[in-house]
Amino acid sequence: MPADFITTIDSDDEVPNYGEPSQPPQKSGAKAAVQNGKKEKNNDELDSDFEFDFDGGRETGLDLWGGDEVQGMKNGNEPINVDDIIARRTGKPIQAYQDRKRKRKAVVDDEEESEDGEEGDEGEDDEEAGDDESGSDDESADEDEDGDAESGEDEDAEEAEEEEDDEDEDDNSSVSSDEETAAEVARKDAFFAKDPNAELDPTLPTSFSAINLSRPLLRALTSLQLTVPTPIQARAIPLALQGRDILGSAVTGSGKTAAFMIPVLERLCYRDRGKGGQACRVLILCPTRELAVQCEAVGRALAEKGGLDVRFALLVGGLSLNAQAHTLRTLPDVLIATPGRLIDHLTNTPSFTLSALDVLVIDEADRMLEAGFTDELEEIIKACPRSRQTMLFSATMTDSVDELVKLSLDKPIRVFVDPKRNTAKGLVQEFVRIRSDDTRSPSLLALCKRTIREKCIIFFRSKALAHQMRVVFGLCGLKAAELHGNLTQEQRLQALNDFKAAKVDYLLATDLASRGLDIKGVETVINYDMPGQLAQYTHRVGRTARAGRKGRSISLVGEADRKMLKAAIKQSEADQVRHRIIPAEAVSAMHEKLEDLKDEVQEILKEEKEEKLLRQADMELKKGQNMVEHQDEIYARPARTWFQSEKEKQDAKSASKDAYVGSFPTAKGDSKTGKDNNKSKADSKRGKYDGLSRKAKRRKMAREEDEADQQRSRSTEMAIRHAKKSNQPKKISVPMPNKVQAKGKNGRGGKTSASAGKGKRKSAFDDAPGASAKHEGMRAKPTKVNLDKKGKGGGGGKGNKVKGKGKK
Ligand SMILES: Nc1ncnc2c1ncn2[C@@H]1O[C@H](COP(=O)(O)OP(=O)(O)OP(=O)(O)O)[C@@H](O)[C@H]1O
Repeated sequence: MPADFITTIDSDDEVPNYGEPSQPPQKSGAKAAVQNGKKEKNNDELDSDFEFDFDGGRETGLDLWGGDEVQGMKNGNEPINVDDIIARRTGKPIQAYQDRKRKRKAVVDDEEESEDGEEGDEGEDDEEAGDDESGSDDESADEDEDGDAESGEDEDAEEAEEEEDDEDEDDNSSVSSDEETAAEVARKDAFFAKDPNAELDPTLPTSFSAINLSRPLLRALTSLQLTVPTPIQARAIPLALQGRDILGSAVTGSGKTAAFMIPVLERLCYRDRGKGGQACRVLILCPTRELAVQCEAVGRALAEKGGLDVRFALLVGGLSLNAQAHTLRTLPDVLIATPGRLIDHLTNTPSFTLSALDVLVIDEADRMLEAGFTDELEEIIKACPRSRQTMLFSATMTDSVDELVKLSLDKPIRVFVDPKRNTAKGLVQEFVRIRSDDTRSPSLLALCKRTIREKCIIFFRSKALAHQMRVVFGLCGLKAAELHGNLTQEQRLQALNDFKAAKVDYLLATDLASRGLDIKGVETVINYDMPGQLAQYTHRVGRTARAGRKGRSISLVGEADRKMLKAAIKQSEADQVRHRIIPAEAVSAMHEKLEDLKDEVQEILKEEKEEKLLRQADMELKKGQNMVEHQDEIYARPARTWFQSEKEKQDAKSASKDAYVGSFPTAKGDSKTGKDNNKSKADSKRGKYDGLSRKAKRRKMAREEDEADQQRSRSTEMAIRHAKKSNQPKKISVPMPNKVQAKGKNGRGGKTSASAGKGKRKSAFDDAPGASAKHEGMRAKPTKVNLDKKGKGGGGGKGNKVKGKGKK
């Protein structure tokens, strides 16, 4: 996109315009303004007021984590709170900031009540003055608000030129990968089925009642004030009800969760409830614990409101294994899990199996297909019956046959809503140029001190950086919480809850929070640095402007991020993009301030580390005492096993990291790609005992023998399970068989599950041009399908892409 089309914001002091200068940002809780009273035909407008009743009897949002289930909080083993350290050291309790905020809010509320309508710069200045007043003496630097625009403009002109140059330079490179060869298109045509409903009737249902849902579910939707399905819901739900495999993709915040949850619950209404009918029918896989919790909350809200007798189980790390194992023994209908914990249960929880599974949903499926999750996903797929229905969803869903083949899909249907649109309509994307890395942190702080004062998620590429910044924010009087993998589960949830409840204004997060999280009222997303992959960028900025609301993202873009910047701009509409300039004086003042704080930050981090070490030592001591006191009992417990060895786990982890960081250029400008992967492959080919001391070698061999023993006992257990299979409950039925076919015109006709009966399904490749292997379903022999990239022939072939390496 030529640079002239990019609007420049000369100063960072204007009222957030969210793309519509005349329209003030929506206050949370305010009625969504339906633009000009018009409703778009494709149902793109969501009721931005709608929110699932996550609380459902709970006091606060995600409180289901609390209580006995949370680990690591007992016996006074509370996590360390840097705010306490900061307060202790500075003598300025953070509480003071909360009081200031409350005062500010009261002032703003008063102003709103007096109906002066305009929310201009003055309001913001007042807020800042209030901030300074009760703040510390070091805030004068943040005051210089005027006179920035000019220097900004000069800079802007210069940058615009440079951006144009850059555009020419890279034009051919980054884009070409989007184009598909004819062979790829042919392979996709062969792999995917066409949407029969769309062929019969391309118009989408305009209400849930037009989708043939049962009464309880309609009741649930009505009581949640959900009346109009979003486009992804309108297209995916009827297909899902017919039992079809689905690949669903729609922009972030467009209601994909309900798009799979509604048909899942609907199908469960028809399950066999007779004796022996109880079973784990549905598995929903999510990449992060927080997302799993959220997904469960949506399911529960729908089930409770509809009075459905459906039981859920949340299987995620960080919560008590025993409590989950106990729940599993009661055969809950829906399992919502992260892959690691699910495999743990599959391996170690006696009698738990997925053999009666009817539906597998993979949320954020493109992420789950990435390196790092592949082995786990394979293991899970192996444990699921082939006759299941599979649904994959993501805002950045891949339709690459190579990636999908390992999931053994059965003639999946692509439901890609508005595939050209990657970001939400209400999102304005701003980019700030960072000329040298020294100015990145000062720029962020200047931005937060002056302009973005609340409801903001800031993404960082590393946990350490997010943590360090939290200390800096604390020292600067900015109320922030952090969310990343170095925290205990309790801390992670606390951070989320604090942010949701507006107890903190900023959530400093890693990409752990980039996918799926639906936090109402997030106004701004800041990218402290650009992520390594475009998909990551899309998900990060998708935490705002959800469900028809407006929002903005601000990305700090350094030299190394230019490619990503270009890609981000390219996937956006021209009127969504802005160029923001933070006044140089504000940045340099902040720079000085940060220099002053440097030692203090180090001291705090050191103090925190020491405190951590002390607690760790304390814990070790307690652990030792326990071991001595309860030795017999502890050794009597069966050892837990894991399907991968430590090394395999480590390899998967680093592969995941490489893939996720993607082609992010290193400082030298080259990218982390092929070379590293080749290296790690070469590493994994080395002898398995290479480099180990004799003692370590002996220990490893012993461990392997143990594992082999356990494997044998698992095989016996498997044999028993197989024997039990004959007694398995019947499959849940597809709710609208012939009735739907008869309906025809309504669009929900076409091939019903009856005709697409799992046992009788034709092969995904039956329709392939030149396919000779008749009725060789993907499920039956996925490895024999010829996936030759050149698209020659359709019969058998070598291409065994399913299993990479042998496992113990
Ligand atoms: N039919 C509907 N009408 C109005 N609001 C809806 C509807 N369906 C879902 N929503 C709301 O839309 C918001 C976003 O939904 P959801 O989290 O499922 O989005 P998503 O598409 O999964 O996003 P992401 O790609 O980020 O995971 C939620 O707050 C939800 O309550």
